[in-house]
Amino acid sequence: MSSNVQFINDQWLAGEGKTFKSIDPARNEVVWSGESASEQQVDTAVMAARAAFPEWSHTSFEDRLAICKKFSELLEQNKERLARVMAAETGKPVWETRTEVGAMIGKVGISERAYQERTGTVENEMPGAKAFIRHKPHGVVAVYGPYNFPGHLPNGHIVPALIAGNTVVFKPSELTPHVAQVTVELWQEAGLPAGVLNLVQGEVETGKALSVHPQIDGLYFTGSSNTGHLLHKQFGGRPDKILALEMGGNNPLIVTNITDVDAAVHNIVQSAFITSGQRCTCARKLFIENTEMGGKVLDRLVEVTENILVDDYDADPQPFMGAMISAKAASQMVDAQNELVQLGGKPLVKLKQKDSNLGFVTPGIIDMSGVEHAPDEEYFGPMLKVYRFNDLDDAIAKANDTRYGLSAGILCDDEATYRHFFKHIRAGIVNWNKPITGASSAAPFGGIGASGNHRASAYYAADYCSYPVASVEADTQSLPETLAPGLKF
Ligand SMILES: NC(=O)c1ccc[n+]([C@@H]2O[C@H](COP(=O)([O-])OP(=O)(O)OC[C@H]3O[C@@H](n4cnc5c(N)ncnc54)[C@H](O)[C@@H]3O)[C@@H](O)[C@H]2O)c1
Ligand SMILES: O=CCC[C@H](NC(=O)CCC(=O)O)C(=O)O
Repeated sequence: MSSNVQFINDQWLAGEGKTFKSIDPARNEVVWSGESASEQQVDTAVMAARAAFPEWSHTSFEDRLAICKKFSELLEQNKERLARVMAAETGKPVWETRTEVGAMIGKVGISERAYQERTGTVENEMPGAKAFIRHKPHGVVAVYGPYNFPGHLPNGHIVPALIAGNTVVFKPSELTPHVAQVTVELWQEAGLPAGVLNLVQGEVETGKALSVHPQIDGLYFTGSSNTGHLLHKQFGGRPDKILALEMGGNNPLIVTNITDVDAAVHNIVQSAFITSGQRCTCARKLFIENTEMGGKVLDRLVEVTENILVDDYDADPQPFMGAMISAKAASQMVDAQNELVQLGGKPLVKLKQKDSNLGFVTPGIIDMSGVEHAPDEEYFGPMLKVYRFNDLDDAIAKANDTRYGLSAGILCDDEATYRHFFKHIRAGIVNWNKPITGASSAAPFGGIGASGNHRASAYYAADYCSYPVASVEADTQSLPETLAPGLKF
């Protein structure tokens, strides 16, 4: 593998900072190694994006879009290769990384529609003039990505940013540099002009160097609530810079009054354990009614969870869950479970790390009913906290008792109960009888509270990729028929 891992002004360069590595968490093997970008290289990347901005922003929308479409064709041609790079770097099964590449491909068409619909041009007649609403790109934007969707989520910022005419400096997660490198190689092949998209690889220091750079006009971040809050503080007092934060959640799912137990259990499993629980939308708190039906759901959930296949990303048959991102992340989940047990939680299915050198954990369920003061934390892995309840309004109040507000759902047979839930729950994604993961790119995606800063992504990413300009235009000037009092002509 080449040591040229930074992409700055159309050139692949070796980093000038310290070495970092990416590890296959299913095998404990190094899959990528490189040097991080120095502060000087981050500066060069930002200045390259700055220099490229005037021409790129004045390139026609059709020409910018054509390059994005070429990128999506290249993704299609390289789908299997990229899916396998993703699997080796994240531990996610290849069936799942193939869907991630699919989402990256779909993003271009969706972003094209969103750009036209949400930030297109509007023309209105007015006496002696026309009123226009148009949009302009911000300039140079920094894009930060998380490790759990190393392709799809940064892509959800990069594609709409480029379509709108911004230039980009991309800082991927230090845990998934290989995916970033392959993705940017495809952008280069698609024909992006020099400086329009730059890649700076590295750990937190690289992220800091980029976020404090005076020449960025905006920062689009997907990652942990902790980092998002630090960035928000850092951007305090800077109304001139646009900041979009997509962060974590401590997401509730309620089960009440259902007849199809297996269908409910399937929705719970898809909500809690997909991607080994490493989705921001994953259900973390399950509220189950204290009834015979509730007991049946819980028993069946325990049975199905105990039989979930956890295995290598390329195992045949394919597992439902692969390894977590790292052995460290897996052992942190074991620690989190121990902490909840200390507080009084009772494991119904114990989460176990199979090998301390690898990222594999089996999914866990812990009964937290009656436990007061459990931390309002996002444990980013396959562990589901269960709360039995007697009163639905009480369950909804507990579901809302979080500083986050990303996703929420209810499984129930009658619509009135759902409507009641919808009215009272506070979250950016609210689902009924469907998993609370698997959000659509064709809808806005974002949360409230500690989950975001009211700049939803996915379909609404177009909104933070440009600013509106209102114009009143007339091709000639004329005196008004009636003059304002006190004026003489
Ligand atoms: N709401 C969403 O759309 C969404 C989607 C996916 C993941 N997430 C969340 O992301 C988290 C998992 O991702 P992660 O662990 O990679 O997130 P993270 O916050 O650790 O890292 C995200 C990016 O920020 C950089 N970074 C870290 N500290 C920084 C600092 N002080 N200054 C500047 N940059 C810094 C990292 O290098 C990385 O590129 C989970 O909390 C999950 O819920 C949210
Ligand atoms: O881990 C967080 C994202 C999870 C994922 N959400 C999306 O894919 C949103 C759609 C988009 O950004 O295009 C999910 O809900 O599973």
